[in-house]
Amino acid sequence: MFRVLVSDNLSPIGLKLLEEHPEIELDYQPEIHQDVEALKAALQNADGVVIRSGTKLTEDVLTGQERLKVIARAGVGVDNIDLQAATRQGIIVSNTPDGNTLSTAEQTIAMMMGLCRNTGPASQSMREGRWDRKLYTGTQLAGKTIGVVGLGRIGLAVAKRCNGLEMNVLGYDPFLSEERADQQNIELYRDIDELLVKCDIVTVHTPLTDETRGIINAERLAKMKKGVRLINCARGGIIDEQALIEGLESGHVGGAALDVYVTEKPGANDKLASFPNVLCTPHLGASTDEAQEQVAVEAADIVCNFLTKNEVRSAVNMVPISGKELEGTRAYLDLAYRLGLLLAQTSHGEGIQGARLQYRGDVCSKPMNLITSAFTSGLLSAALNDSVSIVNSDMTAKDRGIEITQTSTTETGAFATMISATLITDKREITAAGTTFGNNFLRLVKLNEYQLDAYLDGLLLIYRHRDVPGLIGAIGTTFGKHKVNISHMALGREKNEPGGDAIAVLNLDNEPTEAAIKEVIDHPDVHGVELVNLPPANASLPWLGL
Ligand SMILES: NC(=O)c1ccc[n+]([C@@H]2O[C@H](COP(=O)([O-])OP(=O)(O)OC[C@H]3O[C@@H](n4cnc5c(N)ncnc54)[C@H](O)[C@@H]3O)[C@@H](O)[C@H]2O)c1
Ligand SMILES: O=C(O)[C@H](O)COP(=O)(O)O
Repeated sequence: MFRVLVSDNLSPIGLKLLEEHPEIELDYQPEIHQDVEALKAALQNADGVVIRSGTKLTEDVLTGQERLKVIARAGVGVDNIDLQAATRQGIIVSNTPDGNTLSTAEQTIAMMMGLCRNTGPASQSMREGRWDRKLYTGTQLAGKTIGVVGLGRIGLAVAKRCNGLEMNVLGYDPFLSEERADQQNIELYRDIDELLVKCDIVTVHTPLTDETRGIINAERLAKMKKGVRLINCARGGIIDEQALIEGLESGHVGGAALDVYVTEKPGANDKLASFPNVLCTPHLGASTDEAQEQVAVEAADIVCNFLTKNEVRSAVNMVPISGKELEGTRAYLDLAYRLGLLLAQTSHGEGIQGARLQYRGDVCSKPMNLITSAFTSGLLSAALNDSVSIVNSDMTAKDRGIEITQTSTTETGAFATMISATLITDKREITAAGTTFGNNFLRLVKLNEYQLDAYLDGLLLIYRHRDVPGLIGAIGTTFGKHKVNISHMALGREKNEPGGDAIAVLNLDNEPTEAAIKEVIDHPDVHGVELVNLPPANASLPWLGL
């Protein structure tokens, strides 16, 4: 018998599936996530666990869980699970991404309508015996402009409903193609600031990543229309809560509807909830019978089928490849992943349309489709964070209208093996090529038209410059002054002669301050300065479990 812990509230239909399965023993403890030590102990006796957002599967909770083999998240967000810790433990993590899309989109629309028609306070006034019609005059939605930040499953469903309400729908998502946006009647912006100034209402539907945390901040709020209304039914922190409070206090922000918060526990959001023009709900986006039934059935199926049939579904951290084949391909997977990360970071939120990969030489004997998936997961992970893995990256790109193609030739060029990737954005093409030396050493050998030999790990400062005497010394002096150590430097010249355009790639031991970068940017012979953050050399590949 396999034992399955359910550590959050789960719809009875999902519990029934687990209970009635002949090979499963159900351990239903919906409150256990509130006591970390009890949760750890219960997991010691579980082969699988079904969770919702209440259960935090941190590194501390997962480390040493020898029996646990599968985690099923009945819902979308896996930000409450330490995926690296799970992968390290060899635990498969799956989610049920589609089950609550419509309910969360409907919650967003309900919140928008409630906010614009003062439904909450007006209802409360009648409960208190008042009849005050004038105080609760609202705002009509038809004809208003809404900005949807993040056009994935929920963002697109919200946009569709807003079109139905005769609103003007603007959207921002670097990972959606113009064509897909057109089909959905969304006016797509590639610059979030250009979108925000036009909106009466802004709703966010991105995951919480380093890039989206505080994407709506004080500076951006200040530039929005006076009276703008904000909605967050995605993740707490995407709208900076302190900036929002200040905007509400000054009256610049006309109101907010919030379902999610940085801290989700009783009393933690009293300040926000105290504003009369703020509508708050306690993370109810997915809380409908329909959504809960769907995610519960899917999560129960995932756990049962994995434990009893070895079937893997909707995994976010699992790769379909044998251990032996994987080991022989590791360096190429790592190289492609890093090229994807590098290109994503040098494209600065431009609309990504696709990429072309070319494989040359020895790499052609390896599973190139998988290596392409590794590239794609690097490319998308800048926006989608931990939810994208080598398993789901191809489908994720396709869903967003991003076309990744690959060609190969066994002929060798300057190197015995090479992967070249060209990113196509709505503004330009950017090419990066890399090779492997030995089994583990990864090198960037081409960046656009420049040939070079740079390390592909850690913090990279890349800049173009005029190839003139004294420049390297000047940059070295700048970083020396700001106490930034340069561990390696590679140069490439457009034509192999002095005086022309050149590129430099510096590996830095520590992050330069803004002042140090500004000094580099301000140097008259330097242009196009970029900071790229890559994993350390030989870092584990979290999405491979290596
Ligand atoms: N309130 C709730 O109960 C509830 C329920 C379900 C989902 N959610 C949350 O809603 C959010 C969206 O879920 P989904 O299923 O639509 O996810 P999704 O992965 O389908 O869509 C997310 C979209 O955000 C885009 N994105 C990423 N970074 C961006 C950036 N910097 N700027 C603009 N766009 C960016 C991605 O390209 C993607 O299209 C997630 O945070 C999820 O956890 C909340
Ligand atoms: O990520 C999700 O699916 C939502 O935040 C819903 O979370 P819940 O299932 O815990 O309500």
